Amino acid sequence: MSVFTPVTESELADWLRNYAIGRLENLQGISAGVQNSNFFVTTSLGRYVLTLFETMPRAELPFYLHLMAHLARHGLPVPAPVANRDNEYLGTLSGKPAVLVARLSGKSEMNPGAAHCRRIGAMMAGLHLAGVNFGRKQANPRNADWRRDCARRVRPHLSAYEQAELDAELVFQAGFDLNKLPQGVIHADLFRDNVLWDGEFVGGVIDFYFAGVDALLFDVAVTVNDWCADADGRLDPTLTSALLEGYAESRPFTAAERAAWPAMLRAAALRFWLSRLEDFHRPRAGEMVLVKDPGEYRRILGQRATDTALPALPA
Ligand SMILES: Nc1ncnc2c1ncn2[C@@H]1O[C@H](COP(=O)(O)OP(=O)(O)O)[C@@H](O)[C@H]1O
Ligand SMILES: N[C@@H](CCOP(=O)(O)O)C(=O)O
Repeated sequence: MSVFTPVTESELADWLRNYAIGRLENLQGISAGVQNSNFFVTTSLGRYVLTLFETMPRAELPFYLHLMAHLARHGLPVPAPVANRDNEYLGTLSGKPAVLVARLSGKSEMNPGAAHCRRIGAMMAGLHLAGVNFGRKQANPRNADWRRDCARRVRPHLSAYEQAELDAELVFQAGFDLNKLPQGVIHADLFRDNVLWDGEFVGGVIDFYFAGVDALLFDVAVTVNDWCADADGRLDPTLTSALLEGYAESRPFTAAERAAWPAMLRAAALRFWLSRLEDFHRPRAGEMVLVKDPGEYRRILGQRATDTALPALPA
C-alpha cells in the first residue's frame, strides 16, 4: 500500500457531509498497492474504499471512474464509484483528488489453480467485451511510448549487464507493432492482488488506475505473466492453457494475435520490469510505501525471451 498522504478522522468526517452514506465510524490506511493512498472507510451505512490520487493528472481520472461505473452496470464485480451530493464522483481531500468506491468482498488468491485461471480468463474477456461500448477513450498510460521513455529514465541506474539486456529488448520491441492487433479498453494490471475471490467466484476486480485503450492481447499477456508463472518465472502450461481457454470461450483469438503472442509476453514483462525499476531507483516519499522487486520481472522477461516452448494461444 501505500499511504503517501495521511487523512484524519475529523477531515474525513467533514468531507463525508457532502455524501449520502451516513456518518464515519472507522478509517484505516491500507498497506497494499503502490500508486495511490488507500483507506478502508466504514460509515453507518456501508463499507467503502477511499483513494487519494497522488500523481495522476486530475483530467485523466474521470475516464477510470466512469469506466468502473460502466463495467459495474454491465454486471461485472467492479467497485462502483460513489457520487457526492453535487452528483460528482471526484472530490478533493487533503489537497488531492479523491474518490470513494464500494468495498467489495473476498480476498486475493496468491496460489491459484487451473479453475481460478480459467475464471480469470473468462472475467478478462467479459471486461473486454463490456468495454466495447464504453464511450470514453484514453491511451494505456504504460504503453510502448511510456516504456521507451521510462527505459531512458532508469537506464543510468542499471549495471552494464542490465543495460545491455534492456537495450536488446528495446531493439526487439521496436520491430513489433501492437497497434495492428485488436484494440479496446484493457485493465492492464490484472495481477493476483487486484482480484478478490469470494469462494470459487470472483468477488471483485479492483485497481483500474492503469486502464486504457491498447491491444487487448497486452492485457492477456500481463495477466498470464502474473497468474501462470512458477517460482522461476516459467509459464505453467496447465495454468496458462486454462486461462487462455477461459478467455477464448468468450472472445476467440485472431491469427494475428496468435503470431504476436511470444513478443507480447515480452512487452508485458518489460512494462513491469521498468515500472518496478523506476519505483525502486526513484522512490516517492510516504508513510507506508511498498516497493515491489524489479528482479522478479527481469527474470520473467529473460525467461520469455529464451523459452522456445511457450504455451500457444488456442486456435
Ligand atoms: N474496492 C475495493 N474493495 C475491497 N478492497 C479494496 C478495494 N480497493 C482496494 N482494496 C484493497 O486495497 C489494496 C490496495 O488497492 P490498490 O488499488 O491495489 O492500490 P494502488 O492504487 O495503490 O495500487 C488492495 O490490495 C485491496 O486489499
Ligand atoms: N501490479 C504491479 C504494481 C501496480 O501496483 P498495484 O498495487 O496498483 O497493483 C506490479 O506488481 O508491479
